[in-house]
Amino acid sequence: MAKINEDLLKERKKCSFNTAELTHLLDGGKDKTLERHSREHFFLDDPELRSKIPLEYLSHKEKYEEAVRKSCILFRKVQELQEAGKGGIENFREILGGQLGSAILKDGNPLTLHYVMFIPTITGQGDFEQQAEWMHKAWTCSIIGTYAQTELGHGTFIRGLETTATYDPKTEEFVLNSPTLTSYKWWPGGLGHSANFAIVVAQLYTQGKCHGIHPFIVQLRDEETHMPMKGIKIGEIGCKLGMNSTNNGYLGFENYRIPRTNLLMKNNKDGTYVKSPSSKLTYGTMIFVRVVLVQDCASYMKKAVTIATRYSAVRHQSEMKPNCPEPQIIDYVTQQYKLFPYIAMSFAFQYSASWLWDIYNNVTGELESGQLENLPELHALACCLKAVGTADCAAGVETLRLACGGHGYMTASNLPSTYGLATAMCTYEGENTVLLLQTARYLIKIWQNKKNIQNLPTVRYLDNALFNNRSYEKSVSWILSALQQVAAAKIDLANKHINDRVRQGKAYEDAWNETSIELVAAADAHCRTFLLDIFNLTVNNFQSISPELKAVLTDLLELYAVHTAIRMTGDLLRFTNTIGKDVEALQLWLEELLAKIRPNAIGIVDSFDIRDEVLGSALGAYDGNVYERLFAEAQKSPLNHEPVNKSFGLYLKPFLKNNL
Ligand SMILES: CC/C=C\C/C=C\C/C=C\C/C=C\C/C=C\C/C=C/C=C/C(=O)SCCNC(=O)CCNC(=O)[C@H](O)C(C)(C)COP(=O)(O)OP(=O)(O)OC[C@H]1O[C@@H](n2cnc3c(N)ncnc32)[C@H](O)[C@@H]1OP(=O)(O)O
Ligand SMILES: Cc1cc2nc3c(=O)[nH]c(=O)nc-3n(C[C@H](O)[C@H](O)[C@H](O)COP(=O)(O)OP(=O)(O)OC[C@H]3O[C@@H](n4cnc5c(N)ncnc54)[C@H](O)[C@@H]3O)c2cc1C
Repeated sequence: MAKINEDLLKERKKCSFNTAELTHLLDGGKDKTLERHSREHFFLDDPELRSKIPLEYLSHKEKYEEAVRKSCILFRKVQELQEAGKGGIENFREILGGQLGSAILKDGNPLTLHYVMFIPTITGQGDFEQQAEWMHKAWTCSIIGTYAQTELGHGTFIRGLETTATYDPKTEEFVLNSPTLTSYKWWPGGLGHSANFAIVVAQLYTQGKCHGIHPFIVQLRDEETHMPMKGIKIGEIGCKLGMNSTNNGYLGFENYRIPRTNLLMKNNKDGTYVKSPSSKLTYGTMIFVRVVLVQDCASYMKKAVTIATRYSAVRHQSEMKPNCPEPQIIDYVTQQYKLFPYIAMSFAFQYSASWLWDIYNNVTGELESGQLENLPELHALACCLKAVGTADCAAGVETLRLACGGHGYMTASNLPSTYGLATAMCTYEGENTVLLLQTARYLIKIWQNKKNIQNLPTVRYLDNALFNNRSYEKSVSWILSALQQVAAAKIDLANKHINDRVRQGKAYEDAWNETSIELVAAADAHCRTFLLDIFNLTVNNFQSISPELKAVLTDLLELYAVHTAIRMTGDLLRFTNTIGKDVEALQLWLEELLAKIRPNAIGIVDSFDIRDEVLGSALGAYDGNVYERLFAEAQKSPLNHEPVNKSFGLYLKPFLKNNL
């Protein structure tokens, strides 16, 4: 084993709690940690899943080919896990996205959509016969599918999609067409050259009448030759900010026929067209992915904060006091302020993701038996957590990258590509502003009619939050009640402004649009109360953990609360009893917490227990040999494989001669 950096050794000795205890707590028990280790060993120690050349030095085409090679091995291994009875969703999720998946396929997996959206859509939208027909093929990967909803002209407004599926009763087929350029499907992952099937979302027409958007199973390519089927126009959309191996594609139809039975029918019980009990049931897969993405926010944040915190303990720079050795940069309070809130935030997102997952499972269970009443609350919560989680995650990864100075800009830090993955989440599966407006729509409805509010756990605080007159106390409970008051006040104000505008004669939709900045802010504030509430409940509910660990978790909880409060200073002053002196007290509390967390910072990120292969970073490895690793990474540049590059003879030399 490589020699461990002296600074990190010292940091690890300072830690006041047992890091293994925290690892087990985060995993859900020691047995779960061991399962995770065995899963990581299964994937990461397979030499076939390693690349010989760093991805960055490959061409676009080579990157894709390498990604397909690895994805096939990865999927074969997923199938082995399934056959061994270890096919639960918790085994899958980290492999498809999250830390493990992004360690193996740094720039995205071209086949991911098969498990993440194709299979869930068939499960969620297909009737019994359709599941019998397609699920075996899909689970065994005899076919590979994607989810083709977004078009060149429409991503957000899915009722406006233009692809048509017109029923032909003579042949009992649907005829798919892309009537305009803007109706071309655009974006689906793996659509370009990888998938041979897709869920296609199209406007359903029967007898000249449009019945709105519906999902269809569509074969795109010949199962033997992989050539596009006749009537299918297909390709890749080109290079992007990140995720350049995901093979996002375009797709057009020209009188392409599919059997009637390829319309997913779970919500249309009879063979003829019957309107489903809620058109929003078609949107189920999107809720599923939004829910799982919140967990990915925690994963990416843990990864980035581990890299930046370890690097900050190893890196020395400047003079704090004259004639003293250069301090570790982690001793600068401004540096702590860049790091520690994101450590705390990782916990907040992990705990909320876990609550959201439980709520999701309860509500989807209810949907199976036709109960729809809790769907709006789930939808509103999933939308705001996805939006706030992904936005905070992307901003956090960028802050952490900047916290690593110049070396953070190197791809060898793995922070740029982590940012590429994180910022993509802000757009896909529902653009964040649009999702916050969905939550706001629900909150305004609740605000206008509070009759059943006590039965709605995520919003019941709104019943009396407006009238909280608590004076400042140095406690999480005070911050929580203050944030709840802010959220309630923002909803109230937005509601008032909509009503004022309507009274002035504006159409409700115009009034809504004119108030939408406030509505987004209200949904954001509501979401932040949920995140803090769940973090607080979770830490308070830990019964059998050591007092040392409880103390660290309490520090992190308080830091999360104070950091959130300080970010919302203006709101606190505007909507609660908070006065200037209280803000000063909050600032002092923040500084106190940074100092308290400082000796445990390395211990906490060590407890995340992220393998070096997953961190994939010269700056963040467990041994802290940052400079050696950066140097070794530089040697991998193809430019360093020869002392003089041919461009010297071709361009530089003649240029230099001309200048003589
Ligand atoms: C087997 C599986 C195993 C393992 C998988 C596990 C884990 C996976 C792990 C990780 C994943 C990792 C990586 C993923 C990697 C890559 C992913 C990349 C893929 C990305 C895919 C996509 O982006 S797919 C496309 C997604 N598109 C969108 O999200 C579009 C956003 N737009 C919308 O959702 C809607 O159109 C809208 C909500 C904006 C508006 O719709 P509209 O019809 O106009 O509705 P409104 O009139 O505004 O509202 C009508 C009412 O309906 C309510 N509503 C809206 N949406 C929903 C919903 N989804 N559910 C319930 N209710 C909904 C709305 O609130 C209104 O209600 P009212 O009561 O107020 O009327
Ligand atoms: C990496 C990646 C992978 C993807 N994978 C898939 C996939 O596999 N399958 C698939 O079908 N799609 C996929 N998508 C598409 C994705 O779902 C859409 O890009 C997303 O839903 C946003 O839609 P849009 O691009 O049309 O943005 P737009 O809706 O055009 O958004 C542009 C701007 O308009 C604003 N805006 C739009 N509507 C409103 C409104 N009602 N109120 C206020 N502001 C509004 C937005 O806030 C935003 O600022 C992917 C996208 C990316 C980036």
